[in-house]
Amino acid sequence: MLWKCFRCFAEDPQQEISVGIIHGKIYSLKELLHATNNFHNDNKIGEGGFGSVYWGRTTKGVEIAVKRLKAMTAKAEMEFAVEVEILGRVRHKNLLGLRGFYAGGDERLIVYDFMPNHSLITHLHGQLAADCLLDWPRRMNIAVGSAEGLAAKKPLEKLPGGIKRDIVQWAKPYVQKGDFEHIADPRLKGKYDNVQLRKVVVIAMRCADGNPENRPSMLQVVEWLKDSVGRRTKRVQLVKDAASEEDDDDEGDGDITDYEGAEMEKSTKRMVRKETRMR
Ligand SMILES: Nc1ncnc2c1ncn2[C@@H]1O[C@H](COP(=O)(O)OP(=O)(O)OP(=O)(O)O)[C@@H](O)[C@H]1O
Repeated sequence: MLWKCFRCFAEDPQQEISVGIIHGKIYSLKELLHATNNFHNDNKIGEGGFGSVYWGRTTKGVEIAVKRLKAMTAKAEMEFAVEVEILGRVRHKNLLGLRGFYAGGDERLIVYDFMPNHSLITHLHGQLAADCLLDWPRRMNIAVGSAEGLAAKKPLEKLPGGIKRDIVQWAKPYVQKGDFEHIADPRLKGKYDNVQLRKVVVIAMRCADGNPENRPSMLQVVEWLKDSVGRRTKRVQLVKDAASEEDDDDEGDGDITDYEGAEMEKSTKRMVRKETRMR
C-alpha cells in the first residue's frame, strides 16, 4: 500500500514531496548515476544487509550516500518502504538524514546525508579502533544519543528480540558473577566509571530480555541512561565542592536511585540465571 504511494509520486521524477508525513526528494536515476559515477566500485563506502552504499556528489556539489538495494525481494521492498517512511517522517539530530529516494523498475535507491566520520563499528572494532578516540564519556554520550535517536523513531517500542544474542550470551556469565570489569573494552585501559558501566550493562541486559514484556521502552532506556550520566556529573561536582554541605539527593521521577539500581542489578542476575537454566 505504502509502496503504491511511492510509485505514484515517482511519476514526476523531480518532484519534491512533503505530503502528509513524508518529506524528501524523488531523485531521477540519471541524477544518481551521475552523482555516483554509475555506482563505480571506487565510490563504494560500505555494504549492509540489504545492499551497497556509495559515496556521491550532486551537480550542486552536495555530498551524498546512496544505498542501492541488491535484490528485489519482498523483505527488501519492506526495508525500503520502512526506511523511507520512518526517516522521511522523523528529523532528529541523532538520526541519519534522509534526502530522498528513487524507485523504478527493479531499482530501489535511498539517498542520505553523507557522514564523513566513519561508522561506530569502525571506531570500536575496525581500522580506527587502535587510535581509541572514543573515551568513556564519549561512549556514554553515544549510548544516550543513540537511545534518543531510537526513541525519536519509535518512542514506546522495545528493541526486537534476537538482536546481537552473541554478545549477550558472551556477557551473561560475567553479569552472573558480578564481574563487570571483564565486560569493559580493554582498550579503555580501566579508564571508565565503574558505576556507569554496571548500570549500562544492566540496562543492556534488560533490553535483551528473552521475554518482550520485561524489555523497557526506548523512552525508559533514555531516562535510565541520562540518569547514569547525570549521577556521575553530580558526584564529580560533589567531590570538587567538598566544603559544601549540599547533597545530591534530588532524585526526580524516573531516576534510577542507588537502591533501584542495586535492585535492577539483582533482578537482572536472577533473569540471566533463569534463562541459563532454561537452555
Ligand atoms: N550516510 C552514510 N554516510 C557514510 N557512510 C555510510 C552512510 N550510510 C551507510 N554508510 C556506510 O555503509 C555501511 C553499510 O550501511 P547500511 O546502512 O547498508 O548497513 P548497516 O546499517 O551496517 O546494516 P543493515 O543493512 O543491517 O542495516 C555502513 O556501515 C557505513 O560504513
